Amino acid sequence: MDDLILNVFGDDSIFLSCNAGECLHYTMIPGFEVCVRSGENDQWDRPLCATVGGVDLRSCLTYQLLTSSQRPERPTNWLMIIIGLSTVSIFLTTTSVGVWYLARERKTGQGYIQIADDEAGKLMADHIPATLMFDQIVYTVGDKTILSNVQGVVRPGQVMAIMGASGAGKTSLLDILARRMKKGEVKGDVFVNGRVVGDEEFKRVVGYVDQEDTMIPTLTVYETILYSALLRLPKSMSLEAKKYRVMETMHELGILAIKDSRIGQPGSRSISGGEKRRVSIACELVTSPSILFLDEPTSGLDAYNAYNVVECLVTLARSYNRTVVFTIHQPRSNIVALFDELVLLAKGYVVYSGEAARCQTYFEGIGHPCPPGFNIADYLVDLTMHAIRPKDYAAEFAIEDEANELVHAEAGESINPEPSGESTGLDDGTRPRPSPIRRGRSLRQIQDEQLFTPHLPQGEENGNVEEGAAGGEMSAHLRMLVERYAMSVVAVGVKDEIERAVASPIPAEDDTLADGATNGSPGPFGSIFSLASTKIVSSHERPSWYTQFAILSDRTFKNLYRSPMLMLTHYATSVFLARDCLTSLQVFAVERILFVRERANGYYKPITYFLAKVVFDIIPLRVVPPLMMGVIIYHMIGLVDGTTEFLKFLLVLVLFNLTAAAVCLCAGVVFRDHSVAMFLCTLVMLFSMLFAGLLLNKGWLKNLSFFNYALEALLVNELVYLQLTEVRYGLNIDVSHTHISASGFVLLSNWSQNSRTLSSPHQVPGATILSTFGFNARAYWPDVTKLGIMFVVFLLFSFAWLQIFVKERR
Ligand SMILES: Nc1ncnc2c1ncn2[C@@H]1O[C@H](COP(=O)(O)OP(=O)(O)OP(=O)(O)O)[C@@H](O)[C@H]1O
Repeated sequence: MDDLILNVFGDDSIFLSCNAGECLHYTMIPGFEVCVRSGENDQWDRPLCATVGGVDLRSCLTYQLLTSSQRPERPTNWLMIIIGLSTVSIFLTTTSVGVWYLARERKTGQGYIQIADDEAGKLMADHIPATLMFDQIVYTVGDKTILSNVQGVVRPGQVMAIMGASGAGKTSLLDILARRMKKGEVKGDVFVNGRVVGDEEFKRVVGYVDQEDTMIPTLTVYETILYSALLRLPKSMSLEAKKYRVMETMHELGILAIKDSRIGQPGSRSISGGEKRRVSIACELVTSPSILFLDEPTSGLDAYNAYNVVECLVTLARSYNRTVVFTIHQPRSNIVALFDELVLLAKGYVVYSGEAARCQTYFEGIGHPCPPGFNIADYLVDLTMHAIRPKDYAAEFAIEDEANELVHAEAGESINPEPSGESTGLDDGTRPRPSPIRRGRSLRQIQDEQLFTPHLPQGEENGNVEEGAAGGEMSAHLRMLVERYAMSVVAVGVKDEIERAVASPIPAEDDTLADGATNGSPGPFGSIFSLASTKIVSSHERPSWYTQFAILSDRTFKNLYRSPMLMLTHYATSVFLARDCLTSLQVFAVERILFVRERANGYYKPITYFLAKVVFDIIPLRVVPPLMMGVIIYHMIGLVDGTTEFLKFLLVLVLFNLTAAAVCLCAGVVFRDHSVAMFLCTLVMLFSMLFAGLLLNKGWLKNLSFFNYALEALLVNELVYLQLTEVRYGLNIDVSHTHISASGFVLLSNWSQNSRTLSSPHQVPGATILSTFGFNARAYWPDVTKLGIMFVVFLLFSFAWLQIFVKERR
């Protein structure tokens, strides 16, 4: 039958949907009577239409068609409107109260946390101390050598400081030791307790604190550390014990007083930069890692707090036999006194690596005594700076400071930078002769020369630039420092220690060793290896992925309801225009760095993070608002009065919003640069709108527009059973459901003009109207399916990208 209709009308949108013999247009059924005028008021009476067998005649049943001078009565759907508004009001009120209740400031009780005796110190004591050794570390990016043959050893109970000027390679070395993914090529050996340890195992027992603090601004200090603890502390540990550990860590770092303060965003003040730094450290410290790496833990802190932080790290190392490695710029002398091991880098070369206590003697031995009154750290870093400078840096100073010199000369001042009566031993003819440049020498230049000019062997001129061992440029002074260190007893001792550790067979794990491991302190060479057991490092089983999902969901949800403005923006905008789904870009973009860091630190698997984001971020923001909008407006507009149509309408709205959100999420995941992602999303939305069917409804491009699918599904839902009746020649059209959209009405009028030659009154099925405008009356479910597929595809693509590409690469 459908084929016949198609042949007759040439329009596949006109079809029959029937199960028996009822599929005839009711005007064709015997007994059909054309509606006749009744009475003087020019009214059409349509009682008969209702009785015609089985055909969907709702359109006829619901009203009486009026003359062109009178509009048909609006159906009274006030009841539905009131129900809709009440439902939404109740929902909003309940949600607001719930949000207020959850988001209200609550003090974390100082309260007494009771935990089992055996849990109290278990975490801190139950670990295998780790000796970290590294040798011949070379790091190159392209043809640039960033680290050359770096070596060092740090034992349990010790702290190692990596020092050097800016750009010396401190962070690069720390990253390599902590096994962060690097862009360049890394060579060399890193051993833990004399063994090579796999990445997975290694990452379970180390902590890494980045230079920048990346935290969720809406959480409190306590919550931030607690989430870190919950995600990473052993599964076997009780919740109470984890909370106890959080309080303990905050106490250790002196941040207990601010535990209920929000982290806050830059610009809206909450906790200070120094406090933030300590919270970042606490997030790692709370897991009590065997080896803790920290990149510039004191940056941004005042001297007092910097000391506190380092002291806390030293206490952790010494009291709990942990290994701590950190980079530091130019620490104060009281901080330097706390170091056990020191690695001093200059332009990626090792100038010193060994016991911190021996470094002063060592540098004195090679002709660089730290002048009295100088902080050794300042002196050593300045020394490396001068060692890497090319020959003519003095000329720059001369020009720069000439005016300064003249002032001194005119005042008759003598420039004598020598510290209090101490001879630096540099007035022995090695000073440059007076020259035009010398005339311009400043106080700074003279002081630099006296403090840092080395005693070079004959024939090696200070400042010559030569090829370094690793192929990079290296001044003679730096080469001297590097070679002297390489030949020194300190360097040989370190190398020896590493070789012996690697060569020594590791003893079997037994009680004695376990005791020794727990209580052991750094001993003479060889004794450290007795700390190793058959198990290289102890690692605990982390919470299951389901637990991680629950924790992350809780965190995501908390972040959501703690940002009322974020919610409001989403709700206010997403209900009206899909273009405003661009707000979904924020869902991941703002947390990208946090995700990358947490992933690198082994907080969770990407799948758990992604699921938590989708379930507790995308869905509340993309499902609830369109549902609310639909419930309110559906009956207000007066769309088809039927439960099925109403539900189908809501389904399209929700799917449309989800698809738009998935597109934006995908762009946010793929593009690191927020503005690029925003630009791309805007283009996609504009393209989709253009081919939505409002302006253009032709060609294959409309198949790429999810707006088109949504519009078509909505139109079909509304119009497919519509019957139009032209009551007289002219422009008037009465529509059985008179409340179609304005744009629809205008277009229908055009159709009416074209068909005015037909006999009146003339019935036109909705399918014809739809097909006239390029829509398919049978496309509702295909459209809904396509929207669903697009949503799933974009979601899967986002996840795949997140899993494969969104990784730390430094
Ligand atoms: N991925 C990379 N690509 C190119 N150059 C790099 C890369 N990583 C580091 N470098 C270069 O290596 C050198 C050492 O960088 P690194 O960040 O390790 O120095 P740093 O001592 O930590 O400096 P700062 O104290 O300023 O943080 C710098 O010159 C830097 O530009």
